[in-house]
Amino acid sequence: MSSNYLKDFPLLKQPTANGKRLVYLDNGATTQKPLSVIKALEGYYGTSNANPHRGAYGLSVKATELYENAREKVRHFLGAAKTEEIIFTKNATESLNLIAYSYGLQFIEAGDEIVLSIAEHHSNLVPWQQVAKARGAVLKYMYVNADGVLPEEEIEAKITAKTKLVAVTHVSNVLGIVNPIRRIAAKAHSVGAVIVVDGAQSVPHLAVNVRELDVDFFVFSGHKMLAPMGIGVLYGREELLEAMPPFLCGGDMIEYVEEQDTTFAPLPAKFEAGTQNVGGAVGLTAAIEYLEQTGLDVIEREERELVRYAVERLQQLPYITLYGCGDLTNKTGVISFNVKDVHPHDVSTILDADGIAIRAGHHCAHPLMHYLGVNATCRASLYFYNTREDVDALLDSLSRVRGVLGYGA
Ligand SMILES: Cc1ncc(COP(=O)(O)O)c(CNc2co[nH]c2=O)c1O
Repeated sequence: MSSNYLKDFPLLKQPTANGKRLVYLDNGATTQKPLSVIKALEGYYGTSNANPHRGAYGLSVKATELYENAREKVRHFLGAAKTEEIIFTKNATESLNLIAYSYGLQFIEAGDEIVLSIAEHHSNLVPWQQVAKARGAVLKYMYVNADGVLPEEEIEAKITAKTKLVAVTHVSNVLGIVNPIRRIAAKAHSVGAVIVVDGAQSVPHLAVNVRELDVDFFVFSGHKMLAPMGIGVLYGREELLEAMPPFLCGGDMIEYVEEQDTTFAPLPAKFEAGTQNVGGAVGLTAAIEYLEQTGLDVIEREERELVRYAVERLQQLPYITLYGCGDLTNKTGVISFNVKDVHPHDVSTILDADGIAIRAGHHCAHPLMHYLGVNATCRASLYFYNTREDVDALLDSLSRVRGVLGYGA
């Protein structure tokens, strides 16, 4: 793993509060930002900021152009057919709620089944619980195997003629396993169901083409792929979005408002109520440009090499339990683990003293934690700008954790 990316990331070069070299391994939560993204934000607010779409003056026209250019950039990045199929939101969570409350409440009926995987983030699980309760539908789960892989027999058995919607993560934020989306989509479509894919942990790490995957909805958050916080994306097939009622109502999303009723604007505006995050969209444009210049194939390859190195070293520590690391064939840089006798929060605190930033807790995945038989885990989530030296620093610090707490080796 080359560290020549570090020159692009100011935050990664600054020491921690206690003067240690920062080893940032919480990329599953959010990624750091390259200078090109930071400068894009500065440039927008310094030269082009105005409220888009409605102003009849140059600055507003410029802001509108930047915003719509971002939409075209995302369309190309995801391989979508039309810009009308790209909706900007705040984040993946808002995108998933939009699908649940607009598509779900409109088209899911009593007795229909909604199929999830047990590895879903709460953002792709709790909204579907609300829809199931509101409509009298049934929630069913596909369960992963001991290696965190979703077996073919679960896909085949759980998606049936009663299934109306399948909502599944492309990559789990706990297990890091890439799910067989094309297979799941084919099975969903064979029974007349739609498929919603949560791409929050896949889009930053591997090339995604929504038409090749043949998905109906796909979501992601910009902040997990080098972009600013506050900008997310919902991709939806045009014909489905056209049939859906608005999610949020107000300015920009209307065609005409009378005292008792309103006609709505065409796609994508129908789903973009109020003043939009133009700065975030400009930052997302710069983030996609950085990823495309780096190469998602390069990112995926380098990350797989680094995760293999990290797992091989972790497997040599007898007091470490790994989750989702038995089959590295389709694994991104997410590594969940526990240290014998030590709570993940204590592990994270001790590692922090050595400059190492990992996540500890339930990762907004309570049902998966329960299924794994744990309350919480530690999680190191690698990205292309991490290095073998970062992994070595993690292992060195981990080797001291039990000793620090008096458990011996
Ligand atoms: C798979 C997955 N889906 C949805 C979300 C929600 O994304 P948001 O709307 O941008 O918050 C996350 C965030 N996951 C994490 C956020 O912090 N640590 C994490 O693992 C995620 O990992």
